[in-house]
Amino acid sequence: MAFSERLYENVKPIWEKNHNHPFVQGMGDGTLDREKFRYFMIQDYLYLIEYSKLFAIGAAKASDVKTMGEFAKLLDSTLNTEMDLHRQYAKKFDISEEELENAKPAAVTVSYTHYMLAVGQNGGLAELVASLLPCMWSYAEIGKSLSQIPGASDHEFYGEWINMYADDEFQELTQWTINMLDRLTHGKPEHELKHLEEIFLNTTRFEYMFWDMAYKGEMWPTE
Ligand SMILES: Cc1ncc(C[n+]2csc(CCO)c2C)c(N)n1
Repeated sequence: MAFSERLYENVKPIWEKNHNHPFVQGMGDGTLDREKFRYFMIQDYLYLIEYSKLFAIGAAKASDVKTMGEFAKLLDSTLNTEMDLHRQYAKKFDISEEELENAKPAAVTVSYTHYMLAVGQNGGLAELVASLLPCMWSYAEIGKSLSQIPGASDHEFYGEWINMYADDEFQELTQWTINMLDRLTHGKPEHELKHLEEIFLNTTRFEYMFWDMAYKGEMWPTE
């Protein structure tokens, strides 16, 4: 069994919880409160600024030019395609550049990004990929499943979001990253695989916490 299949089996119950989360369901049926989505977009923009650094670290840690090129492609796709979506949404939701620049990351945003960056900086390439993969993989799954709901892709607010992650190019980038983790872990001893499994589980849990934070708002007094 490929390592990625084992990971998938391990986190399946959490991914089902993601799919059933009212934030995700609300994007699928179009009923999600726009204020919640607006908040999510701001937090996600802050998240992506940090997340994209993982691809830069990946390029620096790669041991061949082909892999460096793939990380460069992921970096480009995040900074210039995915974050463009956020910039477009910002216009739609009246989020000014100033508001985006001055926004402060919520506790979950800080914890999630700092955890990934610590793993990415201190570990090898397999650790880095294990920590960043749930983000891509779970969005690929959510995008695909929401795009199958009749009318969801055409929704005036949430349709573009769904189309972005259901897109074939994004699905291919995700598959490339899954394949890389399988290559990197081939023949590794069980104790190393267990360690990678733990990293993957941690960022999977952070994904769920991010949806929940976006739905409920920052769970901390702000003043
Ligand atoms: C909390 C959170 N988790 C996952 C993603 C999705 N995502 C972030 S970077 C990237 C790689 C390619 O652009 C993908 C798919 C997100 N936006 N926000």
